[in-house]
Amino acid sequence: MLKIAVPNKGTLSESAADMLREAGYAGRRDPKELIVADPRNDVEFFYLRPRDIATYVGSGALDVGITGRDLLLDSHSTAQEIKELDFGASTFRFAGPIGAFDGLESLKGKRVATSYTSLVGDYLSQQGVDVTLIHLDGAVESAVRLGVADAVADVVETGSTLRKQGLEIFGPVILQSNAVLISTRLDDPAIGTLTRRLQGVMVAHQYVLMDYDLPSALIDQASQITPGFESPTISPLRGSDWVAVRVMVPRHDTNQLMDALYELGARAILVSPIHAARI
Ligand SMILES: Nc1ncnc2c1ncn2[C@@H]1O[C@H](COP(=O)(O)OP(=O)(O)OP(=O)(O)O)[C@@H](O)[C@H]1O
Ligand SMILES: O=P(O)(O)OC[C@H]1O[C@H](OP(=O)(O)OP(=O)(O)O)[C@H](O)[C@@H]1O
Ligand SMILES: [Mg+2]
Repeated sequence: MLKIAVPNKGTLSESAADMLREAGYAGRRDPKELIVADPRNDVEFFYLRPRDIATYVGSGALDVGITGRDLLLDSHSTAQEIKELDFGASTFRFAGPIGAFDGLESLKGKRVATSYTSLVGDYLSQQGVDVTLIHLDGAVESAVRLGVADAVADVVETGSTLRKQGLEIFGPVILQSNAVLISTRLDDPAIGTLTRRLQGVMVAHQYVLMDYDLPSALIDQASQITPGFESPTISPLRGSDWVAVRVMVPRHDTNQLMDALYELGARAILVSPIHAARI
């Protein structure tokens, strides 16, 4: 039975649970549950703090897990990223009082507060910048105002937490993070099945099915507008020189594509969601 680590709390937990449910797995009924068995899919879920997931997976106690790339790198775990997932996007940045810092060099000898001491320490030593790191558990943006640090390094999503504390971003992007699937057992077939299911959910999020009718003389032009994943499925329409086309298109482009197809001469253009996919 495949043992899967899932975030029990925090920013990643709800999206991870939604994604696994869409992929056909059992979830928690009570947010206090720590272990959920899913015998139908031959898996068992362990609800853990996202920061601890890389440690459990790296040690081999659990087979695979969902966590953040930043947390994986901070943990120094031997687990590896096997798939980027489509949630939990953030950047990891330095910030300081407005106008106080100008690039990495200006950090030399300063105190930098962070909850990700290894990640930030590794990055700064690669860049040859020596600082004093101050480890804090969270709310690190308050460390400057309270005089515990000169600058911070933290997760930034919208930037509103920084702004409220009178801080601004400076220096290069330390890391682009995302939720990721991690494991040490890269060729386990059961992990392959899980990965394909999650990939299928992401395809269902990103693509829709488009059907339209078209004079057959326009197939080549229409195929340039909607080339599809591999190529469009084209079926004859009985008793006419029109064809029916079925093709996957990126959800984000749906309306522009419908406009372009209509202008070309397509009619009866229909869009429907994809509930699941195995590509
Ligand atoms: N706005 C955000 N705030 C915090 N973490 C975020 C955000 N967006 C994405 N993440 C990602 O979520 C992970 C952090 O999750 P974690 O549960 O440790 O912290 P949290 O969501 O801030 O919860 P907590 O309240 O326990 O601090 C990291 O991988 C981080 O990159
Ligand atoms: O750029 P923003 O959209 O403002 O989001 C980023 C902030 O959100 C998180 O804080 P959280 O509320 O999780 O508190 P924490 O620092 O105690 O973890 C993160 O640590 C940043 O502080
Ligand atoms: Mg947090």
